[in-house]
Amino acid sequence: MAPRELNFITGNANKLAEVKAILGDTVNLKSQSIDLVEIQGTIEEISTDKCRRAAEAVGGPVLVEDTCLCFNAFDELPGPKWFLRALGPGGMHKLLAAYDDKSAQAVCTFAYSEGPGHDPVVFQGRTDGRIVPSRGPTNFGWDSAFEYEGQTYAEMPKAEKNKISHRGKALAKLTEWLKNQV
Ligand SMILES: O=P(O)(O)OP(=O)(O)OP(=O)(O)OC[C@H]1O[C@@H](n2cnc3c(O)ncnc32)[C@H](O)[C@@H]1O
Ligand SMILES: [Mg+2]
Repeated sequence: MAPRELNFITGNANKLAEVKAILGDTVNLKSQSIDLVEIQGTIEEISTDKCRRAAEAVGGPVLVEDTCLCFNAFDELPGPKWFLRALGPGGMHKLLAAYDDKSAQAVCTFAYSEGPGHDPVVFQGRTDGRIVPSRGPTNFGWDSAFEYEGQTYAEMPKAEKNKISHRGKALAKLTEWLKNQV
């Protein structure tokens, strides 16, 4: 059964704004900010565990999302998060100074669960780019350090980022899935 509304559990206002802009009025989107424990593990394990915890906390259907930035020179590290936050967008390029390969992938993984005890369904989007010295506004994570076809995410108008972003691609899969639910 297609859910009548999606309850997106996130503490990140920038993510929420993008999800709202991308989904528009195709879906009735609600949101709650709940501080969830996030495990270490593969990208999929982190998202599905986060989704189970959110479903337990809310006692109903939930949508969660986890985003990772993976440096190809480091075989997908640093991946999920604390490390990048501490480094800041300006520090990322310096970290790769010793490597010729500055390519990276932004990975966004949504997980939806019908409620406690229900297995999460996962929707993932990946966008290839490059780590560059910070350019553009620095108000959203590593947007100013991730370059896609000559522009950093931070330099792009929001609508342009949303069209090609890891989040946009993941939400396109979620929308397709919703359409196919009876
Ligand atoms: O409450 P949740 O949804 O977990 O929000 P969060 O801020 O903790 O987000 P994550 O756990 O997914 O951690 C991802 C980190 O990457 C950053 N990030 C997420 N999406 C991004 C994007 O599209 N562009 C740049 N940085 C992003 C974000 O600011 C976080 O510091
Ligand atoms: Mg988080």
